[in-house]
Amino acid sequence: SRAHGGGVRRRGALHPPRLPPSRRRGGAGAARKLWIKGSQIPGPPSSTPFFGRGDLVAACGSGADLSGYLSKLHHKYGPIVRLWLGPTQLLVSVKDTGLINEVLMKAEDKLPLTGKAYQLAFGRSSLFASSFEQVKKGRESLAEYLNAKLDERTNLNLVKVVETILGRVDSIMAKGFLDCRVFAQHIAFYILGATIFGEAFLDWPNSTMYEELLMMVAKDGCFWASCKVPPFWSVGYWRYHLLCAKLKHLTREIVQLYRCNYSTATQDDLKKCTGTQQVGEEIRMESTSLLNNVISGSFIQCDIDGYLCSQEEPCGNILGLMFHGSLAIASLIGGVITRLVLHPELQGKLYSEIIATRKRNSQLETSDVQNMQLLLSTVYESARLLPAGPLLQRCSLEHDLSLKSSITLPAGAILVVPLQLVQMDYSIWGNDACEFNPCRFLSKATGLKDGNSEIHESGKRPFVRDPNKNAAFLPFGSGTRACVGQKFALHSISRVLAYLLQNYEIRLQPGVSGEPKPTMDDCILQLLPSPKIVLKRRTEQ
Ligand code: HEM
Repeated sequence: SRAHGGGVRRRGALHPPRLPPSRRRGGAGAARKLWIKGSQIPGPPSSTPFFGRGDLVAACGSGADLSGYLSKLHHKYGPIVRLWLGPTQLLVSVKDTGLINEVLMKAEDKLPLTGKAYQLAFGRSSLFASSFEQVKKGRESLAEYLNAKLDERTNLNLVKVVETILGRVDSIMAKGFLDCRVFAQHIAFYILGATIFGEAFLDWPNSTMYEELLMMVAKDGCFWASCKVPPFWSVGYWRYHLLCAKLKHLTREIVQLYRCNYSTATQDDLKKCTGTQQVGEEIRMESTSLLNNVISGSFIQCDIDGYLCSQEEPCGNILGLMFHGSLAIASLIGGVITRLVLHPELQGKLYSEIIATRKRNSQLETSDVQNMQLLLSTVYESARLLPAGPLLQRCSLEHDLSLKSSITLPAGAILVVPLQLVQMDYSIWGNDACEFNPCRFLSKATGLKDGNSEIHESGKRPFVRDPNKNAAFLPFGSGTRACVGQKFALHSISRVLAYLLQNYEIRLQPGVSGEPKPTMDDCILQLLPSPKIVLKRRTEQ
């Protein structure tokens, strides 16, 4: 399952997608319809290695074998293939880019297991629910909030984020070693924390415990959610509940801290308003644009209000965002750093690009990362080769979907896009589709195959082609349920990396063995084994 859907580390019972009440009442009738309509889609007979395997949703998460199997099926049956997982469980995989676009636009719901896993771990959430109707409003508010965060004046102090992490890294290094994965996880966690709760999060003494708890809850969430009946008899289940309760308690604590800081900030802003009325208005406006989305009437505000009014409100959106955002950002940053230590020459070129940009502007401005072509293409290329999960998952809970190609996708079917197959398709990406080559995202006009971003003799600077124009580039999904945090994530990741590489050289620790490969672990695809690294502060700049 996807990053935000959580993954299953242990095998658990799979139960069919939860149908809407009207269809559930249909029972056998609905199952018959699913079977009849599903049988019209090309695919193998029901006796496949996956039929009756109760852990198939798990396989969607850890699905190397499923992706491999789907690859063979697509080869044999074409761009759209059905796979029976059980008499009432149908999986349909779509690999052709035209069809993918259509399916991702039309299939508006997520698998019910996704929403259930979030709800079990974090409580009710209007962002990570299964039905599109439930998430529509929350998506819009979040997009508004994140766009405000991208605003120059309201931008997160990433320098402080990185320095906080490096403070932690020092203590980790003193105890032993650091690997790309752990390093990236810390960075992602603090980016998200500081974005949602403000800079106070960076000084919060309980942040380490919060991170550890979040990761522990993330590990097992989907497993417990996949149990048909809550296993009240299991000690593990109650232990999991206890962890979730602790996590919610800590969330409440940081929310309270945030509230206090916000009211102090507002007081300070208002004190500054003792000048002219006009200046006062400006400052008031600024603090409104800065915090309005958080404090008044936004989706997070509902959570916060809920906390304060009834002590039981679970803060589902905040925790859901911390979970999905930090895991997905960590996977991407971890992927980039791994590539950089394995390709030190690329790290050198990125450093030159950063220094050249800084020379032009004396210091790195927030908007400068938009002009760092090699850095951006390195991030895109890492996302292409290492999406957060192997499959995009959707479904349509209520209605059958009729595609232009006259194929009907029955309501309740598990619809998947095998991301790794699409993003490494030779026919789309060329013969080097499986290789790491950031220059594929740079314009041909540059003619600089080695990624050197100096001005070309034609006088033109290389530019990055917008990857979203390529229908086979889907690390953030697409269509009605596409990731709301894409712009924010790409921008924050690029800025953090620019700051980090400007000040530090990241080196591979000697004696590391094993070629890192995309592996599903802790709900997310990661490059494992994760290389051990050393950070060396740069002196000459
Ligand atoms: C590198 C970082 C990230 C990656 C790779 C990523 C990837 C994804 C993907 C693949 C989806 C599902 C899209 C689909 O089904 O079409 C998704 C959904 C979502 N993402 Fe992200 N994401 C990232 C960061 C973030 C951040 C930072 C936020 C917000 C702070 C965020 C918020 C969401 C939300 C709310 C959804 C659910 C949308 C829905 O179900 O309607 N993501 N993300």
